[in-house]
Amino acid sequence: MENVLEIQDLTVAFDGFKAVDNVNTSVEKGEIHFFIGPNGAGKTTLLDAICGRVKPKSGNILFAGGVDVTHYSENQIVNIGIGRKFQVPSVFTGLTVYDNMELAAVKDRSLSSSLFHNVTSEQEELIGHVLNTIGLYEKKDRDAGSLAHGEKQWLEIGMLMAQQPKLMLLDEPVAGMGRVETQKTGELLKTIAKNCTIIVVEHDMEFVRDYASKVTVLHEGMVLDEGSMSEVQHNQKVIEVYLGRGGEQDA
Ligand SMILES: Nc1ncnc2c1ncn2[C@@H]1O[C@H](COP(=O)(O)OP(=O)(O)OP(=O)(O)O)[C@@H](O)[C@H]1O
Repeated sequence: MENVLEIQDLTVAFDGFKAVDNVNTSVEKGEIHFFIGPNGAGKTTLLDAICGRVKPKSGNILFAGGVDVTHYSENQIVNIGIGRKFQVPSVFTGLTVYDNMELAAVKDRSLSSSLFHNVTSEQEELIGHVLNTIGLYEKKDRDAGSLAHGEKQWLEIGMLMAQQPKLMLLDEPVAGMGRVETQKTGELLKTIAKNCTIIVVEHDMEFVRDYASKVTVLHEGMVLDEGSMSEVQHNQKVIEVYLGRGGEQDA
Protein backbone atom coordinates (compact mmCIF):
# COMPACT_ATOMS: atom_id res chain seq x y z
CA MET A 1 0.00 0.00 0.00
CA GLU A 2 1.07 3.55 -0.72
CA ASN A 3 2.03 5.76 2.23
CA VAL A 4 0.50 9.20 2.28
CA LEU A 5 2.67 10.27 5.23
CA GLU A 6 6.04 9.14 6.54
CA ILE A 7 7.27 10.49 9.84
CA GLN A 8 10.99 9.92 10.29
CA ASP A 9 13.01 10.40 13.52
CA LEU A 10 10.73 13.27 14.53
CA THR A 11 11.54 15.20 17.71
CA VAL A 12 9.61 18.27 18.91
CA ALA A 13 10.99 20.00 21.99
CA PHE A 14 9.68 22.81 24.19
CA ASP A 15 12.54 24.43 26.16
CA GLY A 16 14.48 21.19 26.00
CA PHE A 17 11.49 18.98 26.96
CA LYS A 18 10.83 16.42 24.23
CA ALA A 19 7.04 16.31 23.74
CA VAL A 20 7.65 14.11 20.66
CA ASP A 21 10.77 12.01 20.97
CA ASN A 22 12.25 10.36 17.89
CA VAL A 23 8.94 9.15 16.44
CA ASN A 24 8.88 6.96 13.35
CA THR A 25 5.59 5.95 11.80
CA SER A 26 3.75 5.96 8.50
CA VAL A 27 0.16 6.42 7.43
CA GLU A 28 -1.23 4.44 4.51
CA LYS A 29 -3.48 5.96 1.89
CA GLY A 30 -7.18 5.47 2.66
CA GLU A 31 -6.65 4.53 6.30
CA ILE A 32 -8.38 5.85 9.38
CA HIS A 33 -5.25 5.95 11.52
CA PHE A 34 -5.64 6.73 15.23
CA PHE A 35 -3.05 8.18 17.61
CA ILE A 36 -3.92 7.15 21.15
CA GLY A 37 -2.19 7.31 24.51
CA PRO A 38 -2.40 8.93 27.95
CA ASN A 39 -2.58 12.67 28.58
CA GLY A 40 0.65 14.39 27.67
CA ALA A 41 1.79 11.53 25.40
CA GLY A 42 2.47 13.95 22.54
CA LYS A 43 -0.53 13.21 20.30
CA THR A 44 -1.64 16.80 19.73
CA THR A 45 1.96 17.95 19.34
CA LEU A 46 2.39 15.37 16.59
CA LEU A 47 -0.67 16.78 14.77
CA ASP A 48 0.72 20.29 15.34
CA ALA A 49 4.00 19.24 13.69
CA ILE A 50 2.20 17.70 10.68
CA CYS A 51 0.13 20.84 10.05
CA GLY A 52 3.09 23.19 10.60
CA ARG A 53 1.88 24.75 13.83
CA VAL A 54 5.08 23.76 15.59
CA LYS A 55 8.45 23.22 13.99
CA PRO A 56 10.37 20.08 14.97
CA LYS A 57 13.85 20.11 16.45
CA SER A 58 14.80 17.31 14.06
CA GLY A 59 13.35 14.74 11.71
CA ASN A 60 11.21 14.73 8.58
CA ILE A 61 7.53 14.52 7.72
CA LEU A 62 7.21 13.35 4.14
CA PHE A 63 3.83 13.89 2.50
CA ALA A 64 2.48 12.28 -0.67
CA GLY A 65 5.66 10.60 -1.71
CA GLY A 66 8.35 13.09 -0.83
CA VAL A 67 7.53 16.70 0.12
CA ASP A 68 9.06 17.40 3.55
CA VAL A 69 6.39 19.57 5.17
CA THR A 70 8.65 20.53 8.09
CA HIS A 71 10.00 23.26 5.75
CA TYR A 72 6.52 24.57 4.88
CA SER A 73 4.35 27.24 6.49
CA GLU A 74 0.87 26.35 7.86
CA ASN A 75 -0.79 27.92 4.79
CA GLN A 76 1.45 26.08 2.36
CA ILE A 77 0.61 22.82 4.14
CA VAL A 78 -3.14 23.49 3.77
CA ASN A 79 -2.61 24.27 0.12
CA ILE A 80 -0.79 21.01 -0.62
CA GLY A 81 -3.72 19.07 0.84
CA ILE A 82 -3.43 18.61 4.61
CA GLY A 83 -6.50 19.86 6.54
CA ARG A 84 -6.69 20.16 10.32
CA LYS A 85 -9.68 20.27 12.66
CA PHE A 86 -9.07 21.34 16.23
CA GLN A 87 -10.81 19.91 19.28
CA VAL A 88 -13.17 22.85 19.83
CA PRO A 89 -15.43 23.58 16.85
CA SER A 90 -14.45 26.84 15.21
CA VAL A 91 -17.34 27.48 12.85
CA PHE A 92 -18.53 31.06 12.34
CA THR A 93 -21.58 31.00 14.62
CA GLY A 94 -23.08 34.24 13.24
CA LEU A 95 -23.18 32.90 9.68
CA THR A 96 -25.47 30.29 8.19
CA VAL A 97 -24.36 26.71 7.68
CA TYR A 98 -24.22 27.38 3.93
CA ASP A 99 -22.12 30.54 4.31
CA ASN A 100 -19.65 28.63 6.48
CA MET A 101 -19.35 26.03 3.74
CA GLU A 102 -18.96 28.72 1.10
CA LEU A 103 -16.12 30.32 3.06
CA ALA A 104 -14.35 26.99 3.25
CA ALA A 105 -14.90 26.09 -0.41
CA VAL A 106 -13.52 29.31 -1.83
CA LYS A 107 -9.79 28.85 -2.11
CA ASP A 108 -8.76 32.43 -1.29
CA ARG A 109 -9.46 32.25 2.40
CA SER A 110 -9.31 35.89 3.41
CA LEU A 111 -12.75 36.54 4.93
CA SER A 112 -13.78 39.58 2.90
CA SER A 113 -12.78 38.18 -0.47
CA SER A 114 -14.53 34.89 0.25
CA LEU A 115 -17.77 36.51 1.38
CA PHE A 116 -18.08 38.66 -1.72
CA HIS A 117 -16.81 36.00 -4.06
CA ASN A 118 -19.46 34.27 -6.13
CA VAL A 119 -19.07 30.55 -5.87
CA THR A 120 -18.67 28.72 -9.15
CA SER A 121 -21.27 26.13 -10.13
CA GLU A 122 -18.66 23.47 -9.44
CA GLN A 123 -18.16 24.79 -5.88
CA GLU A 124 -21.92 24.99 -5.41
CA GLU A 125 -22.23 21.36 -6.43
CA LEU A 126 -19.42 20.38 -4.06
CA ILE A 127 -21.05 22.27 -1.16
CA GLY A 128 -24.39 20.54 -1.82
CA HIS A 129 -22.69 17.16 -1.95
CA VAL A 130 -20.79 17.76 1.30
CA LEU A 131 -23.89 19.10 3.09
CA ASN A 132 -25.73 15.92 2.13
CA THR A 133 -22.84 13.74 3.30
CA ILE A 134 -22.65 15.44 6.71
CA GLY A 135 -26.45 15.37 7.05
CA LEU A 136 -26.91 19.14 7.25
CA TYR A 137 -28.43 19.94 3.86
CA GLU A 138 -31.85 20.56 5.40
CA LYS A 139 -30.29 22.97 7.88
CA LYS A 140 -28.20 24.92 5.38
CA ASP A 141 -30.00 28.22 6.04
CA ARG A 142 -29.79 27.98 9.81
CA ASP A 143 -27.30 30.00 11.82
CA ALA A 144 -24.35 27.73 12.60
CA GLY A 145 -24.60 28.94 16.20
CA SER A 146 -27.99 27.26 16.58
CA LEU A 147 -26.64 23.79 15.73
CA ALA A 148 -26.19 21.08 18.36
CA HIS A 149 -22.60 20.32 19.44
CA GLY A 150 -22.36 17.23 17.24
CA GLU A 151 -23.74 19.09 14.23
CA LYS A 152 -21.15 21.84 14.69
CA GLN A 153 -18.43 19.18 14.63
CA TRP A 154 -19.90 17.72 11.42
CA LEU A 155 -20.09 21.17 9.85
CA GLU A 156 -16.45 21.73 10.63
CA ILE A 157 -15.55 18.35 9.15
CA GLY A 158 -17.65 19.36 6.12
CA MET A 159 -15.70 22.60 5.86
CA LEU A 160 -12.52 20.55 5.70
CA MET A 161 -14.08 18.29 3.05
CA ALA A 162 -14.91 21.37 0.96
CA GLN A 163 -11.19 22.07 0.75
CA GLN A 164 -10.75 18.59 -0.76
CA PRO A 165 -7.65 17.61 1.23
CA LYS A 166 -5.69 14.41 0.68
CA LEU A 167 -5.10 14.06 4.42
CA MET A 168 -7.37 15.18 7.23
CA LEU A 169 -6.20 15.59 10.85
CA LEU A 170 -8.94 15.42 13.49
CA ASP A 171 -8.35 16.14 17.17
CA GLU A 172 -10.91 14.37 19.40
CA PRO A 173 -13.83 14.68 16.94
CA VAL A 174 -16.29 12.77 19.16
CA ALA A 175 -15.46 14.44 22.50
CA GLY A 176 -18.71 15.50 24.17
CA MET A 177 -20.88 13.40 21.84
CA GLY A 178 -23.39 10.74 22.85
CA ARG A 179 -23.25 7.21 21.41
CA VAL A 180 -25.58 7.87 18.48
CA GLU A 181 -23.70 11.00 17.37
CA THR A 182 -20.39 9.17 17.86
CA GLN A 183 -21.60 6.33 15.64
CA LYS A 184 -22.74 8.80 12.98
CA THR A 185 -19.34 10.47 13.08
CA GLY A 186 -17.64 7.10 12.60
CA GLU A 187 -19.79 6.34 9.56
CA LEU A 188 -18.99 9.81 8.21
CA LEU A 189 -15.26 9.14 8.58
CA LYS A 190 -15.65 5.85 6.70
CA THR A 191 -17.32 7.71 3.83
CA ILE A 192 -14.62 10.40 3.81
CA ALA A 193 -11.84 7.79 3.88
CA LYS A 194 -12.87 6.59 0.41
CA ASN A 195 -11.20 9.74 -0.98
CA CYS A 196 -9.05 11.09 1.83
CA THR A 197 -6.74 9.56 4.43
CA ILE A 198 -7.65 10.46 8.02
CA ILE A 199 -5.54 10.76 11.19
CA VAL A 200 -7.55 10.95 14.41
CA VAL A 201 -6.43 11.69 17.98
CA GLU A 202 -9.00 10.15 20.30
CA HIS A 203 -9.59 8.94 23.85
CA ASP A 204 -12.91 7.15 23.17
CA MET A 205 -11.70 3.55 22.93
CA GLU A 206 -15.04 2.16 21.76
CA PHE A 207 -14.88 4.56 18.83
CA VAL A 208 -11.27 3.59 18.11
CA ARG A 209 -12.15 -0.10 18.24
CA ASP A 210 -15.06 0.36 15.82
CA TYR A 211 -13.37 2.57 13.24
CA ALA A 212 -9.56 2.31 13.32
CA SER A 213 -7.70 0.62 10.50
CA LYS A 214 -4.45 1.24 12.37
CA VAL A 215 -3.53 2.52 15.82
CA THR A 216 -0.30 4.13 17.02
CA VAL A 217 0.06 4.20 20.81
CA LEU A 218 2.17 7.07 22.09
CA HIS A 219 3.65 7.35 25.57
CA GLU A 220 5.97 10.08 26.82
CA GLY A 221 6.52 11.29 23.27
CA MET A 222 7.53 7.86 21.94
CA VAL A 223 5.79 5.12 19.96
CA LEU A 224 4.90 2.37 22.43
CA ASP A 225 3.13 0.08 19.99
CA GLU A 226 1.49 0.07 16.59
CA GLY A 227 -0.94 -2.19 14.76
CA SER A 228 -4.63 -3.00 14.67
CA MET A 229 -6.66 -2.15 17.78
CA SER A 230 -7.05 -5.84 18.60
CA GLU A 231 -3.26 -6.20 18.49
CA VAL A 232 -2.33 -3.17 20.60
CA GLN A 233 -5.01 -3.73 23.23
CA HIS A 234 -3.33 -6.99 24.23
CA ASN A 235 0.10 -5.40 24.66
CA GLN A 236 0.88 -5.51 28.40
CA LYS A 237 2.73 -2.17 28.32
CA VAL A 238 -0.20 -0.46 26.59
CA ILE A 239 -2.55 -1.84 29.23
CA GLU A 240 -0.24 -0.62 32.00
CA VAL A 241 0.25 2.94 30.83
CA TYR A 242 -3.12 3.61 29.23
CA LEU A 243 -5.93 1.13 28.72
CA GLY A 244 -5.82 -0.24 32.23
CA ARG A 245 -5.69 3.23 33.75
CA GLY A 246 -9.01 4.60 32.63
CA GLY A 247 -7.82 5.31 29.09
CA GLU A 248 -11.30 4.20 28.07
CA GLN A 249 -12.71 7.39 29.49
CA ASP A 250 -12.53 10.72 27.81
CA ALA A 251 -9.62 12.57 29.35
N1 LIG B 1 3.50 24.88 23.65
C1 LIG B 1 3.99 24.08 24.60
N2 LIG B 1 4.93 24.51 25.47
C2 LIG B 1 5.43 23.70 26.42
N3 LIG B 1 5.05 22.41 26.61
C3 LIG B 1 4.10 21.93 25.78
C4 LIG B 1 3.52 22.73 24.74
N4 LIG B 1 2.61 21.96 24.08
C5 LIG B 1 2.61 20.76 24.68
N5 LIG B 1 3.49 20.73 25.70
C6 LIG B 1 3.80 19.58 26.56
O1 LIG B 1 4.12 18.49 25.73
C7 LIG B 1 3.57 17.28 26.26
C8 LIG B 1 2.70 16.64 25.23
O2 LIG B 1 1.51 17.41 25.08
P1 LIG B 1 0.37 17.03 24.04
O3 LIG B 1 -0.69 18.09 24.16
O4 LIG B 1 0.95 16.80 22.71
O5 LIG B 1 -0.16 15.67 24.64
P2 LIG B 1 -1.45 14.84 24.25
O6 LIG B 1 -1.01 13.42 24.08
O7 LIG B 1 -2.14 15.46 23.11
O8 LIG B 1 -2.32 14.96 25.58
P3 LIG B 1 -3.92 15.07 25.79
O9 LIG B 1 -4.46 13.70 25.58
O10 LIG B 1 -4.03 15.51 27.19
O11 LIG B 1 -4.44 16.09 24.81
C9 LIG B 1 2.85 17.65 27.54
O12 LIG B 1 3.72 17.41 28.62
C10 LIG B 1 2.58 19.14 27.37
O13 LIG B 1 2.54 19.79 28.62
